[in-house]
Amino acid sequence: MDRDADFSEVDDDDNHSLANTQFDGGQNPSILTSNFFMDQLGEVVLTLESDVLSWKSMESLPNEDISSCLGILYASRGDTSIKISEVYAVEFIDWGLVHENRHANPGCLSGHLSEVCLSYQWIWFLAYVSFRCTGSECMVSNCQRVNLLFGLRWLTLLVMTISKHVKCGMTRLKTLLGMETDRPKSLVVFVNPRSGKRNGCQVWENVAPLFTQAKVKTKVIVTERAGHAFDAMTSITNRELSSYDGVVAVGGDGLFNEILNGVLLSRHKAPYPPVPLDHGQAVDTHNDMVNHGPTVTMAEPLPSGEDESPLLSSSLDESQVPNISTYPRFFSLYDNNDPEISFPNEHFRFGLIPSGSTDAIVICTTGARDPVTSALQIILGERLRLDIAQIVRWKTSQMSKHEPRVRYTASFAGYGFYGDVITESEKYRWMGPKRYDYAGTKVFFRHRSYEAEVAFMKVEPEKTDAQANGKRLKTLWGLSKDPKRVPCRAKCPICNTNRTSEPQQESKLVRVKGRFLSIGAAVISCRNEKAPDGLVADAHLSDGFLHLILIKDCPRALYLWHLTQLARKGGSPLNFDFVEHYKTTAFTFTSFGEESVWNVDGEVLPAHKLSAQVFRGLVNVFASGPET
Ligand SMILES: Nc1ncnc2c1ncn2[C@@H]1O[C@H](COP(=O)(O)OP(=O)(O)OP(=O)(O)O)[C@@H](O)[C@H]1O
Repeated sequence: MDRDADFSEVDDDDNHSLANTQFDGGQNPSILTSNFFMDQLGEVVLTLESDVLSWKSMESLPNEDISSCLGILYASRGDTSIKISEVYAVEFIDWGLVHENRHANPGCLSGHLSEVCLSYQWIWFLAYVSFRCTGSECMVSNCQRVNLLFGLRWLTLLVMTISKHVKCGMTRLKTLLGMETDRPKSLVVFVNPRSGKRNGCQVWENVAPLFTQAKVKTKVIVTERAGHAFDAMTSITNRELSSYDGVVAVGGDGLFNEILNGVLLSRHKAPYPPVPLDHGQAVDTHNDMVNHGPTVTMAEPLPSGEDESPLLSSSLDESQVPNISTYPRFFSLYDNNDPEISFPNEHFRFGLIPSGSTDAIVICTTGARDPVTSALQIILGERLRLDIAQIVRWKTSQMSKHEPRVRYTASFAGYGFYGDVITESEKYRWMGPKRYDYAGTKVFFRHRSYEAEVAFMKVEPEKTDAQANGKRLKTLWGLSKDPKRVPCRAKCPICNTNRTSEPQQESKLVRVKGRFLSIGAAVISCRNEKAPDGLVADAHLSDGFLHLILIKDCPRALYLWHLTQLARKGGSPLNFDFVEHYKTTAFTFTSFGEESVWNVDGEVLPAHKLSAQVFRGLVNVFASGPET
């Protein structure tokens, strides 16, 4: 699209009456140049170009960096330009007579409102800008909002003309914003009122005005029960789904994964991961584990009456069909002419505004646990690919039949300690996020281990210098020096590597059998407040690998040491002799015991036999990656 051509409609006659305001008809990259008053700076020459709005101060000002005026406006005096891509909304506020006090704080527009000395006409507009924070406090807030107030002062006679031109300039700015084609225009938003501290609705109310300002349409659904968002996403027609640019969860990791499953279960077609072998069965080492699942077979509906999580079936049975009258537009079921939507899908994106108990996904993808940061990254149309693991539960218990049930996860699945903590914590939901601490302590003191077998294709890590030189230091307790970590970050080179053009990484089949305190499979690092570096500090958002963490039975004190390392920034939780860490693309699991419970993203999943595989960059999310 020819950007300049869009500005040719500027009224030339009106230009003549403006001494300082110029609009370019298309030759010059400058679209608007004019003398404005900027809050906190005073008179500036403001220039709007196709990608930048910049200003140059005409006055010398005291040397303060950040300033505010009546608590509503903030501008950094050090900044002299903003990228159009960072402006998320522009608003023409008003024009009218404002009285100026010569003695008021120079440049403070709000100061002019209070005292009467000289009368001028003012026209003012706000540019809402998102700034990225690159400091170390990114866990708190990553994007910050800055409202830049610009005013144009003129004598009364000319005000109508100037007003028109300012509006015209704003229209241009809005047109430029409209050209940011990756920005969403229409979203479905699920709000979980029961997530985290039960403040999901409050969180949404706080950020909803940003979407309104940015003219992003939202269809908001406040969930009424567990499984509501899953049902909605499963039964929405593809036609309707494709009318949205994405779906946003206001809640925690559980709600995000519920939505993910609702979207993917019927729309992602892929062979299953390999079936776990029966005890004593030899492993066929010639088989490629990922590519030898059954051909495309989606899980069958649950037998009626079976008490299961709604997320575990990939198709709905009668009892799961929602009440159509409750959600008239959303549930247009059984449309034979429905177009197909498949994944990976470049258009459709997922978003997450945090209000959960853990919020690991949002911390890993936006670098912050901050609703405003997430909202701004969604509005600005940030884009990031995310690996997704497909988990197939083949058998619930030793005695049950083979009945594959599929579930997707963007973050983590864990067995043993993790399964026990989630099972225990469900009894104490009323405690809110504190239930995990309480349940974790109880389970820690039980110190149970479980006999199981895990088989996987081990991808050999690239050797670090320390390993190559055989200098891996070990302490008396089996603690070894951590090899160099390369954490995931915004524009991560590891995630953006095209592996097909690279030499194949060495891989070999490994079987590990024994007693485990826990088995974890992390898709992403899972950073959270309890584990600031995550479960696996160097896991990446879209490198196509799962990280398997096998914690073998060990004395309770050593396990406690491992847990304290997890809780410490810069800790080394993986460097113990009883901890094995492998990078893989798929694994199988078989329990040897009676009870066997997995925790998949905070959901209890009883599984005697289970397998998993990862799909590289299967979905896109509205996020820019962590600024580490
Ligand atoms: N109205 C509701 N009442 C009860 N449960 C709900 C409701 N809406 C959603 N849920 C369920 O609550 C579960 C947990 O929600 P969510 O992930 O938002 O919060 P959380 O568990 O506190 O946070 P995190 O997953 O980050 O630890 C979801 O799996 C979802 O199915």
